[in-house]
Amino acid sequence: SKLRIPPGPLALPIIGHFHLLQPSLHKAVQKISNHYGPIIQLYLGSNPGVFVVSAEIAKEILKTHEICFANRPGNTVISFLTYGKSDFAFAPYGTFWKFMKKLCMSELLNGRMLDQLSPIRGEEIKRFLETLRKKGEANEGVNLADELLKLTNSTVMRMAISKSCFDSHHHDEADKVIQRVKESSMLSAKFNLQDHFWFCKGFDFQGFGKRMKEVRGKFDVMLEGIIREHEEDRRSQKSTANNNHGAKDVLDAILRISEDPSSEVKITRDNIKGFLMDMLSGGTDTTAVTVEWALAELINHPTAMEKARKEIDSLVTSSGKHRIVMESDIQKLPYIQAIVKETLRLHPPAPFIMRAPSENCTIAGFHIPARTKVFINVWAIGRDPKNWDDPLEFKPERFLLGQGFEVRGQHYQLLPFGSGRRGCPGTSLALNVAHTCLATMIQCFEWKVVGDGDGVGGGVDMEEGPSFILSRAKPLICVPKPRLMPFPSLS
Ligand code: HEM
Repeated sequence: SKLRIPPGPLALPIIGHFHLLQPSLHKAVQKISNHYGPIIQLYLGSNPGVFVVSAEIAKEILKTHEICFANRPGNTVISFLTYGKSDFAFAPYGTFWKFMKKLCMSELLNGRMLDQLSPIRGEEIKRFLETLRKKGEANEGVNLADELLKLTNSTVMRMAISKSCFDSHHHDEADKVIQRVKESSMLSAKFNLQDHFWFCKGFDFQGFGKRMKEVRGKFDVMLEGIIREHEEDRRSQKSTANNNHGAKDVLDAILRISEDPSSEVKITRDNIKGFLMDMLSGGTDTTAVTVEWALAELINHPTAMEKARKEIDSLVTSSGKHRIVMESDIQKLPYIQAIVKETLRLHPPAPFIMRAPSENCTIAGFHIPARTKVFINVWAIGRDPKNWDDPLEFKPERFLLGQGFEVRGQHYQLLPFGSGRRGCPGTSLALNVAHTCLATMIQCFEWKVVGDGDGVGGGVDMEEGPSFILSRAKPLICVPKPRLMPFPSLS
């Protein structure tokens, strides 16, 4: 009773603070913390959760107490869908997780693998631009949420399992992947009584058990099929290369390791399926919504759009050719990089970093018991006036002048990809795709919003949707008017 617990408003019996946390958790937590301070405790039904809204306290958790906070809390649905946390993203911090992390950094998502698979990303972007061009020439609106998701899905699928949404042989399968990923992320984000009220434990009042089994069952059949195909390919030596340095895709690389009797950790079938699920669900809509928010901001800030276009045009024409901007150009496009950072500051696709301490600890002078769910509100930290001048303004220039923050977890004011050993292993892939995709969209098209925008002053409405990943409330629908004449051949 002498231990200090983080402050918070009075909790109601049974529901705790649920009534204060609607409709948007990250906004509600920011509002409550304005009153109670940067670390607060709120009851999600019967269970306490600790919410952090300060860069300093985020640093204390993610750096000073990094090992203690190296676990991630889950829920009933996540545990079931990840084969009992057999995946990588929810695996407990231990031998398997460390092995997979090493594998990601040295093989699966490292610079060499990204370079090797860069032609795939180039092809997918060209295909995406071609779709936009056709729509633009027919003066038709494009639903960018859908098209960007197809692009990122296809890119990750081709890198992970060599299948594409647009490939006629795999079209059905790719559609199924998109569908399965949508179903599982919707189910994970749903409010499950069993997770929040002790007296509901063991009772499936909402029918989640049945839906979980259906979703995982369908995912399982699909992943089994893909893995078996790859295994057969490997056996019949069809695979382009079966050695350390030439796996045809991420699944091929991971199968090789799982078949290696000298491997220090035995990778099971469930581990492989879990990892594929992590890639397909963690690496697709996050990147797609980043590009959609960035374009929406640029449409509302025409001066920034013009500046970005000039930067790209002068780089491309300096090479003496009329060509589409490429991944290898991004290093020389600081303003494009600043736009993506500013977008991730204001619209982080994952508004919370979720961790749980493995033992009792003290954070900011408050006692946090082992296994408490701790939520770092990245969205609120990115808008905190203590960290940022004009925090609600979209100003990419802030990253060119003085405030030169990076997004890879070394600056706690800006944590879109988390930080430390549990930070996002897909950061480089996500940034490659987001930068290149956005730059080509700016370079190749003028953007006309369908219905002239319905936000304040006729601009694009910037309201957020209610989902797990911070997407837009309404998809961005625009007519892309080709601006490069003649439009470069994309065949
Ligand atoms: C804009 C795009 C993306 C954003 C904003 C994002 C954000 C995040 C965040 C905030 C975390 C938690 C970090 C932490 O706890 O410190 C995370 C973890 C993770 N992300 Fe990403 N991510 C993106 C793209 C990707 C991609 C492209 C992949 C792979 C294809 C990926 C795979 C993962 C995995 C496997 C984890 C779990 C890592 C672990 O638990 O050790 N993400 N991501």
